[in-house]
Amino acid sequence: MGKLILASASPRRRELLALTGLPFEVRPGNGEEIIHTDDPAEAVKELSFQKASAACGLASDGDLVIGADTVVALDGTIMGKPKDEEEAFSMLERLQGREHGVYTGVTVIKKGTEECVTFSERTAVHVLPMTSEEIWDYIKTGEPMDKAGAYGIQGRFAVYVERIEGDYQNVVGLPVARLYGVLKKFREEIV
Ligand SMILES: Cc1cn([C@H]2C[C@H](O)[C@@H](COP(=O)(O)OP(=O)(O)OP(=O)(O)O)O2)c(=O)[nH]c1=O
Repeated sequence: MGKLILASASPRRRELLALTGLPFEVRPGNGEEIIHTDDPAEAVKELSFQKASAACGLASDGDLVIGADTVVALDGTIMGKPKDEEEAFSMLERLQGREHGVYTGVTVIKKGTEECVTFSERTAVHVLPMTSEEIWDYIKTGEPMDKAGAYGIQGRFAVYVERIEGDYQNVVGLPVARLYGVLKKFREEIV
């Protein structure tokens, strides 16, 4: 009977996967992440596949390994995590007052077989106008630095989110309803 393995260091992804009620282990990967495309939907699929593949090395045959990756996309630019506060400021300055897309890619690989499912999910996020002072105050909370697009919808940034279209959990890092549907298809391997 194979195990379910989450190839992620993100505590948020761990909490979201726990919502399925399925038992799983966490194995953060340390593989290199390389993107070969400008298309955010393809990029997150590729990155999630790299994370899942890297963690497969230590898995046993029959295990299901899950990798995920989240980016923010605006006007053809892909935003990952900011490297410093200045970059966080320039990302938030571009995001404020308009709509952007948050893409999470997920890959599930069944180790030792050809079975592999990869998908990406998009959620539209409408951000209210922010002054430069508000952006700097938000950066000082420390929330932006480990998050794609330099914000966390689940944290203090919530007051600037006018509305979203799509799956909220997808913005936080894991489209858990869609993933659960995929895992159900592998059911006999994980229960
Ligand atoms: C837009 C947004 C992103 N994020 C997070 C989700 C992801 O954890 C992070 C994007 O970084 P990722 O590279 O997708 O993931 P990670 O490095 O945190 O974890 P791992 O690779 O080990 O799985 O941004 C939020 O928590 N809230 C948000 O509103």
